[in-house]
Amino acid sequence: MSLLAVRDLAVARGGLRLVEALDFALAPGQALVLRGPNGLGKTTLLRTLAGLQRPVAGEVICDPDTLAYAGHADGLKPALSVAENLGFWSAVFGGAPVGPALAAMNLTELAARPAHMLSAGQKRRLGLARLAVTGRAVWLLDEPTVSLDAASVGLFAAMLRGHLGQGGAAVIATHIDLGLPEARLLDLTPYRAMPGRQADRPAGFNEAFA
Ligand SMILES: Nc1ncnc2c1ncn2[C@@H]1O[C@H](COP(=O)(O)OP(=O)(O)OP(=O)(O)O)[C@@H](O)[C@H]1O
Repeated sequence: MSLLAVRDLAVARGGLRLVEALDFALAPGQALVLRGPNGLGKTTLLRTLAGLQRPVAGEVICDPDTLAYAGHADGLKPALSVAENLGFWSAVFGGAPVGPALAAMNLTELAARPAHMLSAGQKRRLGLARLAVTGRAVWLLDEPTVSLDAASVGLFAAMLRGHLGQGGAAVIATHIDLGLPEARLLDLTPYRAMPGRQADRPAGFNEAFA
């Protein structure tokens, strides 16, 4: 059983096809780290997986109600406190308690602070803590560690590992090593939409997720 699969997927931005011929499937407990140079199409792929834009070819196979997308914007409500922000998202997604999410990203002491008074890294920690109250199985994460210090990267990696341990899955675009040896790497470079590159694509990648 896979939580998320793509079949012969191609994605485009601004009318330009970026990445094509992608096939993978993620079972419970699996994480896929997307790699590739700036501008290759990692964000575009994540947006397509999240249903924010349509594929130009192929298909994304998943239950949309299992997806949680965390893009570059933290999506915080600036006038609400840290705890109120999490409470808001918990109410939207089904009422998970906010305490564990606060603790997971070391936000307990900041619970009463309005979001507009947080530092960039604290805002990012709150944006990531939000994932923990969604109850969603598949996390789609675009550069989740931007602005995080080393300790916070460690907290996030631990939260992610816990999510995978509970049968979740994740697709993560990141340029840094999250210290998750169980995550599979997918370098999108060979999948760049370009005539003549298909023969260079690694054989057998899909089998890693069979
Ligand atoms: N709104 C837009 N309209 C048109 N083209 C865009 C738009 N946003 C991004 N692009 C282009 O689409 C291409 C893919 O961008 P994308 O953000 O998916 O790349 P990325 O691999 O995530 O890059 P990075 O590592 O820098 O985050 C880039 O060439 C970018 O310039």
